[in-house]
Amino acid sequence: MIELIVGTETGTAEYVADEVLELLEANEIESRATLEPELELLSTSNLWIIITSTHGAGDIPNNLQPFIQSLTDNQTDLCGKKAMIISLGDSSYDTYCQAGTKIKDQLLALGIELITPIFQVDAMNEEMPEDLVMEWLADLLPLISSLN
Ligand SMILES: Cc1cc2nc3c(=O)[nH]c(=O)nc-3n(C[C@H](O)[C@H](O)[C@H](O)COP(=O)(O)O)c2cc1C
Repeated sequence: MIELIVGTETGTAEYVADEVLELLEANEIESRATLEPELELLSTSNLWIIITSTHGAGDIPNNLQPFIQSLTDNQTDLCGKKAMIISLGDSSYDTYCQAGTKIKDQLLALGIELITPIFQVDAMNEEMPEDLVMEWLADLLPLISSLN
């Protein structure tokens, strides 16, 4: 089971996640998405795909903050888990895509392995961020499938 963990304030990342779910399902990769992640439900999954926007001044969206904070507060051991991060932002901010970077730093400190570099999408210059994400993911489907 691949878990999509979605951080959004105004729905763009959720829309991207819906498209990713469809792509994975079309390739017979079992997956589901959540906006309110709970560690107990996620712990059986080998791969977390985190799709997050950035809000405020480089902040993690409100719906994801408690989860990420609780992982750090509890020093949750994430060794053996793998993750990918898709980070949406707007390059006119000097805190461009910083939520993805913050999440990466916190998860790496807890032992997770990132299996790709963060994929950043500039919502300022992309009318269809989901198309870029789909293009990027297409080459990664065999890898994702092997972790299902
Ligand atoms: C109030 C506000 C603050 C934002 N702050 C940042 C920021 O600090 N860095 C960044 O890269 N993008 C920032 N953005 C851009 C959003 O991350 C971008 O528009 C994203 O696509 C929104 O996705 P969402 O609808 O899933 O929340 C901000 C947008 C808004 C409306």
